Amino acid sequence: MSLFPEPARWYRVDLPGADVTMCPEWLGVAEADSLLRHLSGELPWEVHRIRMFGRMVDSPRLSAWIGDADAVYTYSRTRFVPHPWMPVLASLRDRASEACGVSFNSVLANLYRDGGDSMGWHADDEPELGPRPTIASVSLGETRTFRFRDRETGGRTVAVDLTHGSLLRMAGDTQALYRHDLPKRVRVHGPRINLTFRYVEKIHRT
Ligand SMILES: O=C(O)CCC(=O)C(=O)O
Ligand SMILES: [Fe+2]
Repeated sequence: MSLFPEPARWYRVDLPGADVTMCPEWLGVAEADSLLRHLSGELPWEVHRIRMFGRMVDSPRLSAWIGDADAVYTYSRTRFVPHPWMPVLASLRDRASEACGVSFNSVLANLYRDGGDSMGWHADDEPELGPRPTIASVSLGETRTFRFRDRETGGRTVAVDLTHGSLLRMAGDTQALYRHDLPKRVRVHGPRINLTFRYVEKIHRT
């Protein structure tokens, strides 16, 4: 046993041209457990409507958009005005900023109630995120598979297990070059919460 806590270990996800790093034990288990419990009960969960094949449908998960008042975000062509920060999320945001070396002004929280909930292929490439966004993705609860696929070629799929308490950092040209998804998993019966911290630029429309 070591007298000092080990620094969290990071590894690089092998995706040519992208910049994706993963820290599986970013949060300790006790803290991740308590965050999962707290956020499940306290976040203003709602079913977001998204555009799929030209139609508006309910997204297959629950979501909440939290951030600075001016961090208005358009996702799947729907405009989201943020809910205000709760202290526990504001402090997690500051730690994610510290870990990633950039600041964040918002977080998209997603609650996958069980393995039937999912997220389809997309890139986080909305104009207000800027051309090379750094996104910090914190996972709590059931391990789910997160996949990347080259936007141009389709190519092979690269899968990463997003475990309880992990932090996945996506930066540089990741969104420009790759799409990602979170497929359904019939064998998963428990919930998972994912928090993607982002920096939304204020876009002045006339
Ligand atoms: O749940 C996840 O890990 C993926 C979330 C995601 O891709 C997003 O919020 O844009
Ligand atoms: Fe995403």
